[in-house]
Amino acid sequence: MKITEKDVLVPLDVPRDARDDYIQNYLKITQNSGNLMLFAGDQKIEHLNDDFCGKGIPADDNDPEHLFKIAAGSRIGVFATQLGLIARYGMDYPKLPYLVKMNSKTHLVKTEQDDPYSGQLYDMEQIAEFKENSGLDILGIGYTIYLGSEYEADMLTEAAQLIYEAHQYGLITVLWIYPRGKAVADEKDSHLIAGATGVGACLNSDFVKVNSPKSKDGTDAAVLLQEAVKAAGRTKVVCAGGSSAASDAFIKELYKQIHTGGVCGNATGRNIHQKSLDEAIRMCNAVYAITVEGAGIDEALKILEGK
Ligand SMILES: O=P(O)(O)OC[C@H]1O[C@](O)(COP(=O)(O)O)[C@@H](O)[C@@H]1O
Repeated sequence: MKITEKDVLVPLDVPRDARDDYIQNYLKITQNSGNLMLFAGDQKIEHLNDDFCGKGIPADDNDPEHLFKIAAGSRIGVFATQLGLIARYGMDYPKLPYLVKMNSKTHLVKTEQDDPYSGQLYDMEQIAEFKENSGLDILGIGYTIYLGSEYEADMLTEAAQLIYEAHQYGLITVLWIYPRGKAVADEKDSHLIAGATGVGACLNSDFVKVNSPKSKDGTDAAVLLQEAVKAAGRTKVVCAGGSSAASDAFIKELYKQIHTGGVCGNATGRNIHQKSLDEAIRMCNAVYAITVEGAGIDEALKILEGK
């Protein structure tokens, strides 16, 4: 699973003088594999403290630095979080590969009360400035779109503009696309998720992250994912992790998403950080082995067990 410079497809909105940066960022974020292992650390806004403190969650997780310690102790493609956390901890974690999450919202306003809108926190110039001033290895940006929300048009525009601008700097883009809002009957419908990945392609994102669809009429979710991968064309699809599951079941599902579904990676949060540091690092490394190194299930389970 090795790719080299000549395998990287550079989109045509990347200016000539940023092509090399784009290629290097792409190779780095995929660790020369073409596949993406994204460690999602944006949930302190997305889910407030519900994901970080409570039954079954180790006390360590309540400290934002837990996320950085995991990222620094494991093998990952990129660590995604908001600029604020990167600015506060980056000086102690200068070697991490970062992706800046450009918008975020909390889960306080429920869909029954209002359709979701996640507003942009920074503009691209500020990210470029931050990259320059901090000297950190910022490889890309991410943005969430709630497809079907009454605020969809605003998010589509913000995402389109950000992708165009990020590409001017040779940065890699990841769109989180979730169909959500009153108009959406079933956000995990496989056909709708394929619609979402197609939107990611039309917005020229390098990667689009979607929830895995739910299985339907006896067809496995991983098989249903194939429609979404095909619909995304040259935009690569990665799957969200979801709420914490048994570690071995999570690893087996991830393997199926990649090998049956055809996705090129994952963006995992809770299944990694809702663990003690040691366990979280083993989980990260197992996820990395499957995603980036082409490991089989047995090999990944051994890593998970610390063997
Ligand atoms: O693996 P996880 O914990 O689902 O995290 C993946 C992503 O999903 C999110 O939790 C958002 O998902 P939801 O809005 O469905 O809760 C993001 O915050 C995160 O980046």
